This record gives sequence, structure tokens and C-alpha cells, in this order.
Amino acid sequence: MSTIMREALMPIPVLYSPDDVRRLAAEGKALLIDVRDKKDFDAGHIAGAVNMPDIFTYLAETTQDGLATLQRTFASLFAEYGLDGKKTAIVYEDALHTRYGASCRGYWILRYLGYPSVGILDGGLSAWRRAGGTFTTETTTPVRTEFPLGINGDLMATYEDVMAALRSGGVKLLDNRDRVEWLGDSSSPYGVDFAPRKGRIPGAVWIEWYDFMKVTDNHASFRDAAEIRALAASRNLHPDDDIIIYCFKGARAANTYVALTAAGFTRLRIYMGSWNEWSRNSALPIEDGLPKAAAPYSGR
Ligand SMILES: O=S(=O)([O-])[S-]
Repeated sequence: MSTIMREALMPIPVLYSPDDVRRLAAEGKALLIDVRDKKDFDAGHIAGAVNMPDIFTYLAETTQDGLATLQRTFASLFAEYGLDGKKTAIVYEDALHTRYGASCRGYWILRYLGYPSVGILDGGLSAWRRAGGTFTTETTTPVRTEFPLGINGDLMATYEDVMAALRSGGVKLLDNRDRVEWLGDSSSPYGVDFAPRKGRIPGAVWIEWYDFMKVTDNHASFRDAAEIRALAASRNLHPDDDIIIYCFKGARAANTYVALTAAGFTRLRIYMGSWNEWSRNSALPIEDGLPKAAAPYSGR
């Protein structure tokens, strides 16, 4: 994709090309947010960027307290880093397919918190480098500001929403984790036994998150809208469907959220607690063993 994603179905820009980012930054209209680990950030980043690895590492819970903590934590971090509602927040990672969708998680969290203008560096630093973008080791000291909080609750699914979806049947569940997690051979990307149970949420269909992208010469970009719709349709997911996406902790889900939104899906939520939360609550049902290919949940 060459520049800002301009699908007619997606009027608000989400993906910003390196040129777009360079221009916005030069005009003082962007705050760049680097979601990589500190050591990677320290080794070289885009001038003016701030480092927020917590965007990727934070483990969310979707209880009332968990959501309140998530909102408080990130509103405070973003205030600390100078997000005042006027600047466009541009989130970036190494490449769209190498950090489990971390930049998309940043995008989604900012939208959930109601930030008015937020985008993702399309292709991450891989695209930036290819476009001749420069790097610096100099750090910027952000000026704390007031973060304009206004929760966009329609984007979030809680574990209770997922349970309600299992019972009512009207909502579709999309699991986009890596194959080993879907098959129940591993509980997480952090290790086979990082979480207490392996398997999947009953009735979910699976599309591995990588499949929404194409990779050429190590450079990942989202497939075009028609390909994404066709891929989704192969699992009976259609643009008007009410869909909850989950992964292990919401980053890959956010990457797929961006892909599906670009393809015209309008009723998407992310279950931000995802498998990390679900698998730790033994009262919540799982399907283990080999997938039954989205058999309906039988414990209504
Ligand atoms: O992508 S992830 O949040 O499951 S690590």
C-alpha cells in the first residue's frame, strides 16, 4: 500500500506512509510513539519519538477494575508523553509482522481512550528505512499535558461480553493467534506453559494474523480490501457481522482489527483480556484438543 489507506469504506486515515509521517513531524503536528523495547529505542529511533514499550507488554483484564486500571494507566502515560489531543499520534514498531501487532495495539488503545487523531506508520521502521528515513539516538523530553480522555466503549469486549456471545450465538468470535496456540500446543507467545490452559474459546473460527498481510523482501503490508474480505468470508465472516477478535493479549487482534476495518468491517470489538485472561479463569469454558472447527458452544 503506497500511502494513507484510502479505501472508500475507511474515511479516517489509519496507515501513514513514511512521507506522511515526515511531513506531519516537520510541521510539528505529530507525536511519534515507538513501542519497541527500550534497548532497541536507545540504539536508534525516529527523531522526536517517545518510547512506550508498555503499549505492547501491558496485560489487560476486562473486569470493571481491570478496565479502570487500563484507562488510568494509559491516560496517564499518554499525558506524560505530551498527547494533548491536537497532535496526531503516530505509533510505530519494527515492521507490521514482527512484534505481534504492537503498533496496532497502540493505535487501538488510543482509539479506545477516545484520542481524536491517531495513525500507524505503515510498514514500521522497515518502511521508514527503505524510504531513506534517518535515525537518532538523541532523546526528547516530553512536556506533560492533559490527555483528552473519552472512552469509546464500543471497541472493547469484556470476558462477560464473550460469555454472552457464546450463549446468544449472535456474535462471531475470531481467534487470530499463531497456529501452535490455536492447536493447543502452546498457551502463549511467551512460552508453552506461560498461561495455565491451552486451547481456544469454544465456537471461535481461526485465521492466523499473518494471513492478513503479504511479505515481500521482509517487508510486510496489509493485503488489499478484496483479498481480506475473501479471506474472512472463507471462515464465514462478513463485513456486517458483529465480531469479537481475540489473541493472547490483544496485539495481534489489533493488527487484524486494522486489516478488517480497512476492508469495510464495521462491528468489530477486541477482547483485550484475550487468552491471557480467559485461560486463567477456570470458570470460563475452553475447547482443548484438536479444534472442532467452530462447533457452536454447547454449554448455554
Ligand atoms: O499478540 S499478543 O498480544 O497475543 S502477544
